[in-house]
Amino acid sequence: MANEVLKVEHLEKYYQKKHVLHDINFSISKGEVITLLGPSGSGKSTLIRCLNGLEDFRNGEITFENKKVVPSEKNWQQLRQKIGMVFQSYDLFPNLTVLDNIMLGPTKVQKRNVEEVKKEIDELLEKVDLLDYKNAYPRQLSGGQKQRIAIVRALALHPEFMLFDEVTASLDPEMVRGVLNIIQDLADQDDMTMIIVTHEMNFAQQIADRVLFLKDGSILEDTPGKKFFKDPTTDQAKEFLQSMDF
Ligand SMILES: Nc1ncnc2c1ncn2[C@@H]1O[C@H](COP(=O)(O)OP(=O)(O)OP(=O)(O)O)[C@@H](O)[C@H]1O
Repeated sequence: MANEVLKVEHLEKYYQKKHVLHDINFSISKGEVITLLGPSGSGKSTLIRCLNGLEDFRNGEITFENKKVVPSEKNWQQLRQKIGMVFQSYDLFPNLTVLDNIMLGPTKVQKRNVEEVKKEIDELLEKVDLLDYKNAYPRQLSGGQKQRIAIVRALALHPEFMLFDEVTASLDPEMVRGVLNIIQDLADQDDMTMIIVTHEMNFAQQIADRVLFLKDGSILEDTPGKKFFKDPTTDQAKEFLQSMDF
């Protein structure tokens, strides 16, 4: 595939004896946006966590920029910095200001120049409309604001690839749109390569170049976004969309 960023081949994942991912195969090319959809417990989070090395896996191979992902290896830890991940829980450090939360990775881990990083963070905060909150503490922010900060924190590390795992699931409805707009901008303006797990079907339809539909740990569909939402191939995907009132 042209400009292939990530490739997954014959991936199998077990938690002890429980077999949760079955023969997963797909690849994603630069600038492509995949939404990973499926019922609760189908293995979406587990797959995302395998991709950035948070979970070890038993069989199969994941390659990122033509290098093999081996979670326990030191080389992989460096490579991992190129993959940004944002979760449902924001995991900001409560005792650090917004700025210090974001600064930590670029300055302490990547050892970049402090002044340069600060300037860049100002620009990112401006983009997500939170520059005024630079010196605030996480407890002073709403859920939606915290999640926008978590996205900025991931972007400040200059990732080449972003993973989003249900980032709006714990937000009040009025906060959801602001967070989704930032992800949409990343797709439209920055041409970011992304895999997004979401229960927001309208958003998924709007942003997905491709949909991977997962059920019981297997990919049942790998379908262009337009087709998936209009005319899914499998009955399981049809049922899933109905269950989501779509
Ligand atoms: N740490 C763990 N130990 C054992 N089993 C686990 C663990 N994490 C997840 N599982 C199991 O693996 C399966 C897949 O879970 P996963 O969280 O990946 O699904 P999901 O599709 O992301 O679900 P949801 O939409 O509810 O978040 C489920 O059966 C779950 O119970």
